[in-house]
Amino acid sequence: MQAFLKTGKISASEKAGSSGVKTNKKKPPAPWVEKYRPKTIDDIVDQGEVVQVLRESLSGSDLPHLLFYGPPGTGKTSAILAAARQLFGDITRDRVLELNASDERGIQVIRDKVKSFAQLTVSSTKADGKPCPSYKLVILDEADSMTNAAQAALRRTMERETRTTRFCLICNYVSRIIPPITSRCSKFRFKPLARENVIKRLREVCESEGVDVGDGEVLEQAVHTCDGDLRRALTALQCCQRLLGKITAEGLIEVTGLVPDHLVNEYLSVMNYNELELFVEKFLMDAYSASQLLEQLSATVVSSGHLTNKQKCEISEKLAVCSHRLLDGGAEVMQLTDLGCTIIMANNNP
Ligand SMILES: Nc1ncnc2c1ncn2[C@@H]1O[C@H](COP(=O)(O)OP(=O)(O)OP(=O)(O)O)[C@@H](O)[C@H]1O
Repeated sequence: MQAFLKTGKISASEKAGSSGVKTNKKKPPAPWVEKYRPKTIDDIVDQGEVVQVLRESLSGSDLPHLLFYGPPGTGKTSAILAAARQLFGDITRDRVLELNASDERGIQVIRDKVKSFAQLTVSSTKADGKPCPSYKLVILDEADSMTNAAQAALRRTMERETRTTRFCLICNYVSRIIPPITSRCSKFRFKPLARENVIKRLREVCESEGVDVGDGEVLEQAVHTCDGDLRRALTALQCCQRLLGKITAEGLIEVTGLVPDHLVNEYLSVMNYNELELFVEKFLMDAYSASQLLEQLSATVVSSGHLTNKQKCEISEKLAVCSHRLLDGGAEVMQLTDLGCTIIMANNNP
């Protein structure tokens, strides 16, 4: 470490341990999101429609080009990876090309890598003689970050190689995919997972890990923090367990950076400028995030039973402006104060 601080490089002896003797380092635990990634399509929670189509293609029907879209952590990547494993078994590596946003996916990659993979001819049996589909599968994760030119090149490759290759495009925002591609794919919208299904899955994972999560309050908190995103919930639980040694509702709030509900409500009920100033000062001193407060506030305002429609409109309008300014680098104190003034006026003039 000392040498690293001096030279910025890790020396060979440090890599092997300072005495040159092999160190017996414990492997870090696998992330739960990977360890519990569905192995088969039947392990996919919710998303009945797409599971049905994938099940049919496993039992022999042709697989269309697919476009999976929807919010993060709802099973899009897991579904196609599980289906690929079931379709191709131990030759999955040869039959599947998976590219995500961290790979270069400009027009050249589509022309070279995707096209040459698509043009490989393959047989319809596996090494053990068992039948398998005679096509290959190209998975393009985060397809909405591809340029329009790359998408246009992809469209031509899809057309030309459709006999030998199926494409599965995965994205969060379907509106960023060009129409000639969307019209060539069967589109499936992945919905945020139902609350009870998230709880059930989280409980299964915690039981397999031998982690106690008590009667339900903790898992309720995990669901509250994840908004239908199972990846986020699993990551939060594992972080909490590793950092704090146990999983508690307060621990989850801590590791996810959420603002406690009582602070959101306190901000929403400020009645005068002095209260507001004190709140903002303490809030920022305690190192909470202003953007996080605004995000949670938005949900609270929309679902509030005691604000009038007029109050909701006024607060929401200013909330949108302040969120945008924060994204543009506006000072947190200014934005929280500005929005707080609108809240004061709305609270005093219902
Ligand atoms: N429907 C689901 N059924 C079972 N597990 C799920 C489901 N959705 C998410 N998960 C869990 O969350 C992890 C992340 O899921 P996955 O990568 O499939 O999400 P995604 O929808 O592709 O997200 P992104 O849009 O961010 O790529 C998985 O490893 C799995 O543990």
